[in-house]
Amino acid sequence: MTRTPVNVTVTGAAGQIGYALLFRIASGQLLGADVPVKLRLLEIPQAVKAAEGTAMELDDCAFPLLRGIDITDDPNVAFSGANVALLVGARPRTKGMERGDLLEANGGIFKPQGKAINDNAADDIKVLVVGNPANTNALIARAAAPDVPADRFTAMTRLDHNRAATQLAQKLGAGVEEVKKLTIWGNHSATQYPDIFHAEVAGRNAAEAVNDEKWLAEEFIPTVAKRGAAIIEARGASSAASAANAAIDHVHTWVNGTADGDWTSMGIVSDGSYGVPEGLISSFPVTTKDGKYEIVQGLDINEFSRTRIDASVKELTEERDAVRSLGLI
Ligand SMILES: NC(=O)c1ccc[n+]([C@@H]2O[C@H](COP(=O)([O-])OP(=O)(O)OC[C@H]3O[C@@H](n4cnc5c(N)ncnc54)[C@H](O)[C@@H]3O)[C@@H](O)[C@H]2O)c1
Ligand SMILES: O=C(O)C[C@H](O)C(=O)O
Repeated sequence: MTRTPVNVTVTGAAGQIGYALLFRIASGQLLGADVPVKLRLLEIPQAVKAAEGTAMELDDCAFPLLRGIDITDDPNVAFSGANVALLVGARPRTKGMERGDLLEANGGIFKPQGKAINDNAADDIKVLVVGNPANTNALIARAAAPDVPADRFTAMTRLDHNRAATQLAQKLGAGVEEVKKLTIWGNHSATQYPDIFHAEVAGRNAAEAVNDEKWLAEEFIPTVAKRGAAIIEARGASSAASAANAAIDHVHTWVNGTADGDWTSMGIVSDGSYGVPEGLISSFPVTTKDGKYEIVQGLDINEFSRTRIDASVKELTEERDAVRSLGLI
């Protein structure tokens, strides 16, 4: 194998998502079974030792595609020459913390990381923000990277997309692979809107196949939108393996393309489509090809969907205004 390795930077590498993610990247599941990778792990100083332990385990797997691991607490080093950056490390909300405090604390992480990406990453850098609040953290990082094309900054709603696919498949007694054209709109938060009106299950329109607006409004949407909280309640910790899996799916689809007749959901910088204000990082239906994505255009948005998309976009607008007033963008 003579291919030049792809530099993949992972922040928060010693955390629980990091632990579920790194082995899959190193085994070729992120980019492809023929793509060698070099890992750059960014952690805070107190967690560098733990990241070193994970690196020892990565070495012990003898992955043929893994061509090196660097560990650092310096964002400029971590993003030097990065082709793919997975921004996982974030400040969780702790007791007594107001929303503004959370946004400010994360601004202190994502602003310098955005600048470090701007100054050091490779020209083809692709960024996925996983750390919450993911859409607004991506907005902050993007604003700090004016030399990087805006479409390289994305936020993860693929976990929500995957959750919706399973809920829908289970309702209709179908396989998840038979579910196509689902959309997550808006924010990765409880206001997100999982939309089945354009989805297909085994070739049939999903909303028609379900034919149960009560289930849609009172079960499906809340189950998907509040799944993160339900997992925290059950596990005592937020989703990790499924989040890592979604990060793998997001980047793999971005790089390798969506299947014909299907699309995926990604948090991306809005171009104003579907009435989402330009510049907000909001989830849309997208197709991907040759490492680029495009918003699926021309979908009919009914009243039921419009109200819910608008509510999530309103929340994103409020988060944007809050980080703007904190001077973070
Ligand atoms: N978008 C999604 O679908 C989704 C899903 C699940 C979790 N998440 C979010 O992902 C984030 C990580 O979750 P986790 O379970 O791995 O958390 P975790 O607390 O186990 O790990 C976070 C890691 O980030 C590190 N970190 C903190 N600040 C950092 C910085 N400035 N630079 C580098 N590393 C830093 C911490 O030291 C820690 O090791 C959380 O914000 C969580 O809410 C998002
Ligand atoms: O970490 C969280 O708050 C939940 C997480 O974003 C999830 O959707 O599982």
